[in-house]
Amino acid sequence: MNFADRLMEKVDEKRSHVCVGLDPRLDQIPTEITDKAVAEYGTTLEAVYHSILEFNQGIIDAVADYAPIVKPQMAFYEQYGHWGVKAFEKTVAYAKESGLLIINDAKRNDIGSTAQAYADGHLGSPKFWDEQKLESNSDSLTVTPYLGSDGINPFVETCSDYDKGIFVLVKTSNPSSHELQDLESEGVKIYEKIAQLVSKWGEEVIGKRGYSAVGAVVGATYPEEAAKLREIMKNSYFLVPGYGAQGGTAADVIPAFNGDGYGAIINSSRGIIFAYQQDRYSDDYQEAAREAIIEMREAINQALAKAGKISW
Ligand SMILES: O=C(O)c1cc(=O)[nH]c(=O)n1[C@@H]1O[C@H](COP(=O)(O)O)[C@@H](O)[C@H]1O
Repeated sequence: MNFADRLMEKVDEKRSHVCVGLDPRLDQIPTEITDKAVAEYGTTLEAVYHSILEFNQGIIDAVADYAPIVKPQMAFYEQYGHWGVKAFEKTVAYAKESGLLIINDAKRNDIGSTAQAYADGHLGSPKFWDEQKLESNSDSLTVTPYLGSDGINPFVETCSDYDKGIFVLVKTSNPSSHELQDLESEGVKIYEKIAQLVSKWGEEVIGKRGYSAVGAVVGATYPEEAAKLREIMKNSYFLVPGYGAQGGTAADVIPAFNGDGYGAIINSSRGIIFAYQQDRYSDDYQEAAREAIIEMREAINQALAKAGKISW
């Protein structure tokens, strides 16, 4: 099974196309968690580590029945140095033990030889001394395509060797994504050209169910572009961020799916993990996260059924 097969198995098991973004912002973590950590460890990075980990574990417990996959965004962890990276690693291990797949959202890439080190560290297994190996627990990684094929090839080979996946930035959700991505060259927009490359890069790693281990990031905030991109990258799984907090709705994400009711995994971070701060959800952060993910899962499943894109 390639990464897409493994993802689709989880999607079927949970009957859910939702990805939960684990973007822990310290000042939004419930104070009962941060106060306890500070009481024990003081206002130290160790207290930050314990706060993030306890919060993430609580979120994972709350959403594990309703999500096939989670996406910790590396920036929220590595900003705290080695304590943050430790929180990331422990979070990933806990998500894996809880039966979830993981997108490591670190948006990496470089020249080929350096990209190989990123691929080994984040998806494969860097070797050290003689027989020692460090296996990455992440199932997939976000990568930038800016360096072209020789930056991408090491990732694709590692995906093939370890049944892992990548999501290449194609059309991002942010307001200024048009500044570069929508420029035209030879009558083709840059994001369309990247999509053509994504399709080509993925040809050698197609799984049993027809989807490639090379996926694409396509923002929920650009549904018209998503429809065009769906045509260009028929075999790619889309990671679709921008639902909820950035304005994307269930109707907006439907063009990212294929007619078979698969092909897109929709991420919400703040909208789920900090749902307890919104009036319409419970004050308890775990209960609120559960309410928010169930609501999102149903909204997407209903919109898919309405569009005749039936997954089950
Ligand atoms: O690659 C991503 O995940 C990503 C790409 C993109 O185009 N837009 C985007 O918002 N993201 C990430 O998706 C998450 C969105 O978070 P919320 O806006 O809180 O749901 C953040 O972790 C972003 O870094």
